[in-house]
Amino acid sequence: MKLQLALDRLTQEKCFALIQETAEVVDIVEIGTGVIKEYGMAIVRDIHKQFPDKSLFVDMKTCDAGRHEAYQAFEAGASYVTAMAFAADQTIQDMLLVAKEFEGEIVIDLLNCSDPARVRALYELGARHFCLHIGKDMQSKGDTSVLSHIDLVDGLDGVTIYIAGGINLERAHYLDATRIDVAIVGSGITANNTPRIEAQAIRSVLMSKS
Ligand SMILES: O=C(CO)[C@H](O)[C@H](O)COP(=O)(O)O
Repeated sequence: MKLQLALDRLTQEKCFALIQETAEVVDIVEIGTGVIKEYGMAIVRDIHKQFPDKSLFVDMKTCDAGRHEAYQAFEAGASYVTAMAFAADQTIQDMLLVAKEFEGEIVIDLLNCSDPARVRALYELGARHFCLHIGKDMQSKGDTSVLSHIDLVDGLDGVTIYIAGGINLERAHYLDATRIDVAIVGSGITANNTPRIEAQAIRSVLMSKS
């Protein structure tokens, strides 16, 4: 199972410092939606320039203007770009076409999606990367159910499954490596006083399962 570092609600300086510190330990670096809203595609370009060997997951959370937003992110250096599951089929199809052009991937964010039929429909459109996700606001209400959302992607062949929302060292132990391919960890690393050591510890747990 891969480890993805999510950089959310952080300054540019802090983002660069965290990547510098954890680059050797994490497989994918996520540039979070709030960071993108603050700094735009410039920060994606700058991170790509400084860390050209790191795969970048650009959390656009696109729900419309799919072609335009996918181009923005892939041209800036993204390997992965997110789209919301509730977006129109046309938006998803447009994004998948752009991803093909750049040899990148569109990751469907399943935030607030509880309908396996919608997930199956997205699969039929060509989506192969899906992210099970409990957002910050529901986490703050005590929702820790993300591990049980795996049913949403039951029966889909050849997919890559990500999990996000409150994953930390403790919860990493409960991830099912036969179903989940990428563990996304934000504050579980970024809010830790020793982020590299914490990332290393989480990575060890994930490696022991893979
Ligand atoms: O996409 C996100 C927020 O929308 C976060 O990247 C994701 O939830 C991981 O952060 P954390 O581990 O702090 O919950």
